[in-house]
Amino acid sequence: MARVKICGLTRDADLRAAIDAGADAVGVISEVPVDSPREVDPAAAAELLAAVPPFVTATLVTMPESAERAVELVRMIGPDALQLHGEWTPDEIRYVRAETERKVLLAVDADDPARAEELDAVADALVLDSTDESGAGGTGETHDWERAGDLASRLTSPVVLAGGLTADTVAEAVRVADPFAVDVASGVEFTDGRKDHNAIARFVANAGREMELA
Ligand SMILES: O=C(O)c1ccccc1NCC(=O)[C@H](O)[C@H](O)COP(=O)(O)O
Repeated sequence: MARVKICGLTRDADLRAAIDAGADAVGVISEVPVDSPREVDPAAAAELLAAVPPFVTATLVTMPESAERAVELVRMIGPDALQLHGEWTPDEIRYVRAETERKVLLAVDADDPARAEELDAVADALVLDSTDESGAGGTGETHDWERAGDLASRLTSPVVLAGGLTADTVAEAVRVADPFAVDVASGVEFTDGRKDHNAIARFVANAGREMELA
């Protein structure tokens, strides 16, 4: 079984669908330097995440211009956890963790194991994603799950497998890579960023939530 994060939520109804489906975490994207149909402004992010109930991790996904801005965003938006994309030094991560007192998930490109190893000691979790050249996610592209699984077994941080997963592929991805959690954005949505509620429910179920005990 892998825990599930449904990412890139922009509407209350989509957030509710993710929670009703049994997602362990939800992600709202704000302040990213790429054109994303999933980005919302900080005020909308705060409003969406305020509606997340206990026992579901409200996650802010962002690529701010500085560590100081990351701290400001956490103070404005009030997430339970922060997912950072882009280039960060270990010192900047330590600073953000100390100032915000939040768990920090770091997104790294799955094809850059050295970077994952460098950040392993300062991250609360590593998101092995298929990123673009700026480090942004939401690309809808997959990577090699077997290599991701090998890397995960060398890391001490929990690994979140992301990148191009869908309801039809997530069970196989979990079987091969055995991650702590899986994360999806574009694989459960229509082209304009609205989520497909049926796809969300299937994604959560297929990630193992409803696996029967032996
Ligand atoms: O989704 C975006 O548009 C995005 C933009 C900039 C930084 C991060 C972004 N998404 C991060 C996520 O957490 C996604 O869930 C993850 O990258 C997987 O995306 P996908 O391949 O679309 O499932």
